[in-house]
Amino acid sequence: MSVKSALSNEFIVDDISNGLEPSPVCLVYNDDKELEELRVHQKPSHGNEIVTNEESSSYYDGCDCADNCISEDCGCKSTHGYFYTSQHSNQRGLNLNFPVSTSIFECNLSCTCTTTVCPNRIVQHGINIPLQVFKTRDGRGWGLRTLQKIYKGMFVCEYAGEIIKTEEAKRRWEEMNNNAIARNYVLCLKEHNIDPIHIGNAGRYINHSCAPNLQIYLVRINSLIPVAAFFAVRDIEIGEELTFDYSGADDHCGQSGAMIDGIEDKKGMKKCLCGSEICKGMLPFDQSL
Ligand SMILES: C[S@@+](CC[C@H](N)C(=O)[O-])C[C@H]1O[C@@H](n2cnc3c(N)ncnc32)[C@H](O)[C@@H]1O
Repeated sequence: MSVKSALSNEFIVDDISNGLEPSPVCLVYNDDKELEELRVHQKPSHGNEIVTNEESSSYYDGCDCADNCISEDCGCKSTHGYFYTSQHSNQRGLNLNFPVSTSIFECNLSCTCTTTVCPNRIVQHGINIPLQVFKTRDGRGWGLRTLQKIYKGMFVCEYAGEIIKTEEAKRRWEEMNNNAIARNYVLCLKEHNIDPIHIGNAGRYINHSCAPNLQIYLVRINSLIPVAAFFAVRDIEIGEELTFDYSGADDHCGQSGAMIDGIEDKKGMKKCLCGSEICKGMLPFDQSL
């Protein structure tokens, strides 16, 4: 349900995730035409983005910690790495003091620890920060901003969508280029591609910036297919737009994720409107497609 703001001409929808996330994702818009563009079947950030949402077992071995993984002896952490630390106000986040050269492994369904207490579980709990989808005024379409200060290392949301093969990604990209709006949503990872055009979460509204505040890391939980998770690479102020680099540059996850953006009117690359001082001028484009 949407309500008209008392302070402006905008309408507000409280939660476009329909309660699928622990924290609501609200939307501000100006008219019904804008709203119509946004009709996407929502996926929870903490569900995996493959055919089934719920896993009943894990592909990975688990730990048998009796202390809910507080100690460094946790089997998951000692096997795969110590990725998360306590950060601002004791919140858990990614330790960005060390480069992450592999996927991040969280505790999973094979572990004996308690899901709600274990400190090695962050991404699987979903969006915990109030986010807002809004219409940019500079031609970049919709964007996503934060309604709470985000500290460096904090998890923001997943890039959730349909998992598609490269052939299908190519087909959809061709189709997208014949479309009047021509916005691309396919994220290419080494192992698979994610397309949130029909089914997705808030991650699909994150625009590109040549000086981004988020970075994608691959996180393995229960499924063989890793989750593409956004973590803050610097502190982000209330109301600031969330962005990532579509080229996958500076990706510490060892398996870079790139968007297959590009070709405007089939003549050239798409102009980048990020407005940063180090803007490269054009949106990144995955040449392999
Ligand atoms: C994943 S979508 C992001 C959400 C999109 N803005 C929307 O309205 O749904 C990617 C598309 O957003 C637009 N976009 C994102 N970042 C941009 C930028 N820096 N400059 C110009 N267009 C951008 C492009 O149309 C791109 O194909």
